[in-house]
Amino acid sequence: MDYTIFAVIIFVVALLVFGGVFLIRPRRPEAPPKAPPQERGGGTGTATAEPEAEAPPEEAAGPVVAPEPVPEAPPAPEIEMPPPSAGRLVRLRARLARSQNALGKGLLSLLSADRLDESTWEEIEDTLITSDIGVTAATQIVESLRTKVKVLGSRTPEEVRGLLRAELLAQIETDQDRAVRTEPHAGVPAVVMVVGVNGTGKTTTTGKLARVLVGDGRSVVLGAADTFRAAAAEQLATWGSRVGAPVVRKDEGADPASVAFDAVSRGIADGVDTVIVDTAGRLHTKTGLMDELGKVKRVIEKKTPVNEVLLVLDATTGQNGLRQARVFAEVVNITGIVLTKLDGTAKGGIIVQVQRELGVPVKLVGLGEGPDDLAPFDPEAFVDAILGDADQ
Ligand SMILES: Nc1nc2c(ncn2[C@@H]2O[C@H](COP(=O)(O)OP(=O)(O)OP(=O)(O)O)[C@@H](O)[C@H]2O)c(=O)[nH]1
Repeated sequence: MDYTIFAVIIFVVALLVFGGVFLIRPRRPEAPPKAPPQERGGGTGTATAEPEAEAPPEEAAGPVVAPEPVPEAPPAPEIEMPPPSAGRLVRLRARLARSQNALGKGLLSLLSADRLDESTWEEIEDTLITSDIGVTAATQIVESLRTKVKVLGSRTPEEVRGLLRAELLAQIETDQDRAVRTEPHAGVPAVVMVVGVNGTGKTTTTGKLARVLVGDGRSVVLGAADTFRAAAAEQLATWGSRVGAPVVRKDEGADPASVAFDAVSRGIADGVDTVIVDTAGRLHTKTGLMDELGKVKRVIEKKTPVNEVLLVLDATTGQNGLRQARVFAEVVNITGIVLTKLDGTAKGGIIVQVQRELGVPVKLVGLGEGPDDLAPFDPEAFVDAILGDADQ
């Protein structure tokens, strides 16, 4: 009898233990799915624009609770594939034609007059000067045209167009090396510094240039060394994320040189082709600017040479833009000019004047606010856009 009671007690205890383990054991919420990896680049560390999503901490075991609904991982940004750079200026010709055609048409109609008297030549010179080509270039063009017209005698519209085309091309200089040096060398990325006064389109140009390079099959890291304005880094982060280019940035007010250094280090570590560094362009004092840009360049050069220093100029600012260009040319060794907003001005002649002043070629032109409205500068396509087609 005692044994029976004892066996019943053991059975009841076993039943309680079994029920406790299998029925009351709490369920753990599932970990959220991992975000898909970035297609290209993809960054780590505090300095990049793509913070990694942290996994939520696991909850401690406790009483039975309904699992929390698992939050959806944000969709990875879609990586765009911009069009290649080749032939962009030809594709964007309509933009140039819209802004520059009046200049071309005006000159062609003046030159086609039956009699080219003194006042007509003066008018031709004035039209050229109004296009910001500069007095020296305008005078040279008129002198040369006068001689050629005299030799030619009567002129057909094709001849007039041919003469003017040749003069404009001679002033723009077709034999300049306009290639932007973005090729990696000895396994190290090329470094491009983008300088210029804020508002000229500097940050936009940095973003657009990244797209040009990605469109041409290159890999890029961007450095947001314009730490003066937080929005500039934000703007660049957006440009970078669209084409999968990591953006190295720091807080507003951080040392621009340290951002540039980190960007170049990141570019080397990732083995990318090109690092593009956007800089701040406050013209507070020439010495301040010189100190800042000089330091950025020196610090980058502890790692690798700077291959290209692009000065961004707003084509609509005329003489003021030229003054800015002179200051920048004095503080840093500019290797190429980017002329932005050429779509919004009839003053395309500025190309000639700025090249003369700085002795540096225009390498890229901005022709609109669209992401792919930056084109390698092609003198022939430019002059043809100004003059319109021969049969027009
Ligand atoms: N129409 C036209 N607008 C342009 C062009 N390039 C830039 N812009 C516009 O110019 C404005 C200024 O561009 P940003 O890139 O912000 O200028 P920024 O020099 O970097 O100035 P901060 O950002 O203040 O440093 C923006 O609205 C651009 O869209 C261009 O080629 N054509």
